[in-house]
Amino acid sequence: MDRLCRAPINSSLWNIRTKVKPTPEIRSRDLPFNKPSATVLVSASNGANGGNGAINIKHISEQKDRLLLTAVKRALYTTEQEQGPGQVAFRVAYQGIPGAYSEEAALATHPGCQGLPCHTYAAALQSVESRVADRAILPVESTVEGSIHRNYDLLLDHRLCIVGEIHYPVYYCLLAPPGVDREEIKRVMAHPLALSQCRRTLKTLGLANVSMQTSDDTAGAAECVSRNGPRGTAAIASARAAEIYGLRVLARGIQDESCNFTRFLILARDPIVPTADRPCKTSIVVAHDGELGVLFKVLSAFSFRDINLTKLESRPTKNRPLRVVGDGPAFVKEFHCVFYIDFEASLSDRRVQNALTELKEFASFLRVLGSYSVDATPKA
Ligand SMILES: O=C(O)C(=O)C[C@]1(C(=O)O)C=C[C@@H](O)C=C1
Repeated sequence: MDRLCRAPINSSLWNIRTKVKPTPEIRSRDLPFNKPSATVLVSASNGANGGNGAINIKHISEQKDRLLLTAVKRALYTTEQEQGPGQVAFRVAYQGIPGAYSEEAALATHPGCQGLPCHTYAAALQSVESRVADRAILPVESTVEGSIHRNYDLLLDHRLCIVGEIHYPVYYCLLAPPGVDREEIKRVMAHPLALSQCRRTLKTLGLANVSMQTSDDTAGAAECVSRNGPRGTAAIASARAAEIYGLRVLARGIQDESCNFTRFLILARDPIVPTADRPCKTSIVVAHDGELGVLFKVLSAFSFRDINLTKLESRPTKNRPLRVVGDGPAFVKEFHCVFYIDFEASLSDRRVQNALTELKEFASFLRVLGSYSVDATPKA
């Protein structure tokens, strides 16, 4: 039974189904933290293996049962996302656990989808490559902190295409277990980006001198505080994470800048090139080996054709070999410099094809990461 319960934590490949008895008592948003006992029926399968069983949760306050409960919560959450008996919904992989902003962005772009929680960004991308998921969602840029460089490099390392983007508003909350007040907070746990984006507000809330602890994702911090945070520990995460992990919202909207958006890319195995009759973007990667004037030539190829660039990220990779997937087999190389470029036109536009032909003449590597519709969400 234990094995079944731990399955969703250890492996994103397991497909868990749960039935909960008694039904009125337990729902994913209302798990029985304070109830004396409950029975949860669980079945799990990963294709080859599987089984059914029941967990009797007798003392929810005990650490072991809390661990089980967390696993069941995830399983319940997964089940809720399924569209019908035996029918698995469209799967969107993300780094983190339920309640993470990446998952919110996945649900916003693919309503009704089944979120597939993964330990790392690479695992999320890998799950699409290996057909466990249909899409992956990857944060690449924040309005406040700028580009997430490691995730840009991951794009190069995987054979996936960008098929969409979303600018998702990140609205942080300060969360603590029920019964813990703001005055008692001695420790704040959060994703490093969340800590740095809320620092000034934490000060105004009288939390300037509390110790800070980082977590892999915001929802992970909420889960940890709910599961085993010593009293006086708060998490920075979403209001939805508070619901999922049974925490109380002590303060809402604690990000220092009101305009706090994260840009997520949607990745698929195959390209979906939009027609040129609507606002589109294309993302490419161009690398060179140190020849003179490459950046000038790249910019001219677009400027000459009136194609507007929306992003230019330069990543020196000398002494830092990159693993690169292009048209052929993957290879590892130290380029002099790699440019990630976004521009406002579709690959189906002839001007774009001409510009790319020109780039091929002097670039040592060129890859089109994808063409997709622009997310025109106003950032105000
Ligand atoms: O931790 C999460 O909730 C995430 O979805 C990841 C992530 C990121 O890595 O950019 C996304 C948005 C938030 O700004 C903080 C963290």
